Amino acid sequence: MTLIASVSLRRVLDSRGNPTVEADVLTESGGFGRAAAPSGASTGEYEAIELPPGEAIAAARQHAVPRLVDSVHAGNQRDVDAALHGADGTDDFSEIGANSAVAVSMAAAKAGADVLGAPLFQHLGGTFRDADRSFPVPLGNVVGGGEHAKEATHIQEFLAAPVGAPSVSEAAFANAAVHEAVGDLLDERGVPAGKGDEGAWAPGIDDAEAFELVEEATDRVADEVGFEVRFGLDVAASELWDADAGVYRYGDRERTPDEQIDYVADLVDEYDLAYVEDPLEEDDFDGFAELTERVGDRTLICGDDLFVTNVERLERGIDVGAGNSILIKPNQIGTLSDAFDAVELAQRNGLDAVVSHRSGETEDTTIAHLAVATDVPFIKTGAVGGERTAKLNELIRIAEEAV
Ligand SMILES: C=C(OP(=O)(O)O)C(=O)O
Ligand SMILES: [Mg+2]
Repeated sequence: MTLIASVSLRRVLDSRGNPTVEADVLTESGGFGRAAAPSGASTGEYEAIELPPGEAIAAARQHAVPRLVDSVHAGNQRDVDAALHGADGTDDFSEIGANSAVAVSMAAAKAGADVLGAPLFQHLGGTFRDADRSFPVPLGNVVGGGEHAKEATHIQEFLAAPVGAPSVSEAAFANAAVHEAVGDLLDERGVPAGKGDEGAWAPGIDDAEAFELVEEATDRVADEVGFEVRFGLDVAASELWDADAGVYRYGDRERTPDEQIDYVADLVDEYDLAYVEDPLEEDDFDGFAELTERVGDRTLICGDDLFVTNVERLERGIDVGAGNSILIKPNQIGTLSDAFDAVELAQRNGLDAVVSHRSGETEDTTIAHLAVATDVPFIKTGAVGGERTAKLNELIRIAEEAV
């Protein structure tokens, strides 16, 4: 019933106004799935290759579509993703593009779910998934800079983390309230601020002031809602790293790798950070291990550019104790099967997986279902902005069984 009858691909707009790949998968029984690839700005060096969308679409039409149509069942995700790998023939999707691959992979999953009449999270995660009992806590970007907003903070993301929220809905609204509170505090101080690529405020303030603001905003909202609201960071340290000089550059301020570890460890304790992503550059497995040894008992040290959702890099990290958490971005690796493998390897080894959006997004909601299907503790998907709230609203619907 889920035999793939057609796959079509097109260029659509992402949230930055750039073109991205959208795929439609139709099965012989009329099951339908549509999905679009997101796109990063602070991309890791070891990510699967995103091709210009026109090229990716042409290559997928030539190599992947003929292998899928009338041959592969959308309901068998491993077969779909094996066909995509077979059509590509490289180990980084540089032939058909990880953007085409991930769009087809996700669209096929949705078509498979459609035929079964099951919500996508249940098709992917099994019938015992219950989003009401354990839901992923959304991490909401409330202040940001780095590659997502020039002339703002050096640290890329300050993320509200409503860890005590009793429901995903209350968590999502708490993040929106923190975002609003930060806006009010900036206003009171007469600091003008536009928004970065993920909807976070992007004021021209230094990182120290951003810590102070976000702490005040999360405390204020925690008092209002009556549950614990902490915060976390995506340092995106590879973007600050000057490999020639061997230092992290925060504007005029430099930090050696040892100073960077001390700095982040102090931040964890001073602000009781719930989560720290990419505190060190993407090749520093040993630095990640040292920081994890120091503060990993009280916060998540998460590898994004370090692991790029790749099981080989994750295995290397597990061997040396680099991080206690992995960020999962399906387009970093190209298929849902590969993303699942990374989650499962992490969970088998006691690491937490955190599912994530990209800075360039669409209204696609697959990651909300992926987060519930894999039972992860956190999903990083912004606080405000239509392409961000699309995922949050889908999580609210999933919790209510209204998808
Ligand atoms: C979401 C992120 O940004 P981008 O999509 O630009 O890599 C990130 O670095 O975690
Ligand atoms: Mg990151």
